[in-house]
Amino acid sequence: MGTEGSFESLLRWAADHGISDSVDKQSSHSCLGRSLCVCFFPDAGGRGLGAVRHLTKGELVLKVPKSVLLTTQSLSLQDEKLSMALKRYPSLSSTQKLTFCLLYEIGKGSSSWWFPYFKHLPTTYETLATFGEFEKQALQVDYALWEAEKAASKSHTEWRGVKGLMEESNIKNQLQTFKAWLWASATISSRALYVPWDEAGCLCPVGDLFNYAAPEGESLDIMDVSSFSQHASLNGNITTDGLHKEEQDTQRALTDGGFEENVSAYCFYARESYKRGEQVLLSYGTYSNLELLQYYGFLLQENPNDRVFIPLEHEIYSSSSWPKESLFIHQNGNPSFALLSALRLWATHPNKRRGVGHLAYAGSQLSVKNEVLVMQWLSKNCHAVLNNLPTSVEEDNQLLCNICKIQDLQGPTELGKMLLTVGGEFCAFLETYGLVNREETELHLTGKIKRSLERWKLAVQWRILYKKALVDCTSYCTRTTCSLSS
Ligand SMILES: C[S@@+](CC[C@H](N)C(=O)[O-])C[C@H]1O[C@@H](n2cnc3c(N)ncnc32)[C@H](O)[C@@H]1O
Repeated sequence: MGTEGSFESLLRWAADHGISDSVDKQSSHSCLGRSLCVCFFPDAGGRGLGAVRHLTKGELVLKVPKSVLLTTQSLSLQDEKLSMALKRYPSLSSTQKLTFCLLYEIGKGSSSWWFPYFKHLPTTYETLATFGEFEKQALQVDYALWEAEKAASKSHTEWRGVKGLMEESNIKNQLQTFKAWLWASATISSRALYVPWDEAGCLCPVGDLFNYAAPEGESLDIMDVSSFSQHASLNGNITTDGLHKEEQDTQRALTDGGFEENVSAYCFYARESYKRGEQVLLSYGTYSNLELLQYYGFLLQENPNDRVFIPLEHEIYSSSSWPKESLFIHQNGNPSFALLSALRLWATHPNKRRGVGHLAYAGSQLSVKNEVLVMQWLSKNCHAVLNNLPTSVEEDNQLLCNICKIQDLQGPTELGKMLLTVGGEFCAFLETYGLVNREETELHLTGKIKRSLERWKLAVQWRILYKKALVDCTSYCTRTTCSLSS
C-alpha cells in the first residue's frame, strides 16, 4: 500500500530527529508505520498519508518536534551569517524572509541539515502566480484574471525586494532567479503551517504530506472567516489580526492540528475516524476554489466553501452594510445569505429601507413582490454574465476532455493525429507553444508544455465550476419564483 521505498532516507532522518506517528517508542528506521504511511492517491492530492490501521477521531497521529521545524528563526539560530544579513533588511515581510531563508539553505546542498527533507519537495507548482499569459486568459472571468495578475506581480515585487540581500549573501546564481523565487514562494504558500511566533509559518517535514479536505459541516456563509483573514499558512487562514474573539474561536475549531507549547511540537489529530488504507486528510482552512488555486495550485470539484461573484451595481453595495466579499453565490447555485439580504434591501424603495432593515438583516423575505423582483434580477444577471463569456459549459467540458486526452497520449504519432482533430482554443495553445506545422518527429510534449497543459486544465476546470454555479443559480431563481406564485 505505501510508497515508502523512495522515502526511506527522509523517514529515517525524521525518526532520528524525533518525528513520530506513535506515542510508543518507535523503531528508528522510520518515523511512520504505526498510524500512517506515505501513499499515492491519484484522485485526491497525489502523494499523501494513509492510515495503516483503524484511526479514531481525535487521536494523535503525528508529532513533529519544534527542533525539526524549518523557520526563519531556526535557520538564523544555526547560521550567524544569515542572521546578520537578515538584520540588515528589517523591512522585509516575514514571508519574504522565510522564502529567502529556504533558498539560502537549499544553496548549501547536501551539507544542509534539512537536505533529506529538501530532496522530497515538489519540483514544480501550479499556483496562480505561476500561470503564464495563456493560462491566465483561460480563466475568462475578470476577477479571477485579476487575482492571477496580482499574484504574479506580488511575487515579482517581493523578489525584487530581496535581490540586494540575495546578492550580498552570495547564494548561487540559479537560486537568485525569479523562477527560483516563484518555486520557493509556492513551497511556502502551499506547505507552511501556522506557528504563533512567525506570521510566515514553518515548514514541517512529514507533517506537510497531509493532503486537504475542506472543513465539513455548514458553510459558514455570513461568518465565513476566510473572507476576514489573509492567507498565512496551511492549517488555518491564520492571520487573525482584526478578528473578533468568536471568529478566532471559529477558526480554531476548523483546524485539526497545531503547535503545542506544552510539548514543544506540532501535533496532528485525526479529524474523523479512518479505516485502514484510507487517506488521512487535514483541513488547512476555509478556502474558495480561486483561493485554493492561488495558494495551493489545486481546486475541489465539490467545495462547500466555494464562492463565485458576479458584478453588482454600486447601489446594491451601498443599500446595505454587508461587506463586498459576503455577496456571492455558493457552488450549488444558492445566493449567499448576505447577497439575498442586500438584494432584498436594494429592491425596496430607499425611503422604506430603514423600516424593513431588521427583517432583511435577519434573512427574512420582505414581500412576495420584493422576492420575485430579486429573483428576476439575479437570474437576468447570471444569464448576462454567462452570455458574455466566450464559451459555454458544454464547450468547456469538451475542451477539458481534449486536454485530458492529450495529457494521456503516448507518442508523437498519436499527438499528431489528435492535433489534427482539435480546434478552437487549442489552436491558440499550439501556436503559443510553437506546435503548429511541426514535422511528426518534432512533436513531443516537453516538460514546459506538460506543465502548461496542467495549469490550463485547472483554469478550464475553474471556469466550468464558475459557470455551473451561475447556471444553478438561475434554476434556484426559477424554483423560488414558482414556489412563490403557487
Ligand atoms: C501540504 S502539500 C500536501 C502533500 C503533497 N501532495 C505532496 O506531494 O507533497 C499541499 C499540496 O498537495 C496538493 N493537494 C493537497 N490536497 C489536495 C486535494 N484534495 N486535491 C488535489 N491536490 C491536493 C496540492 O498540490 C497542494 O499544494
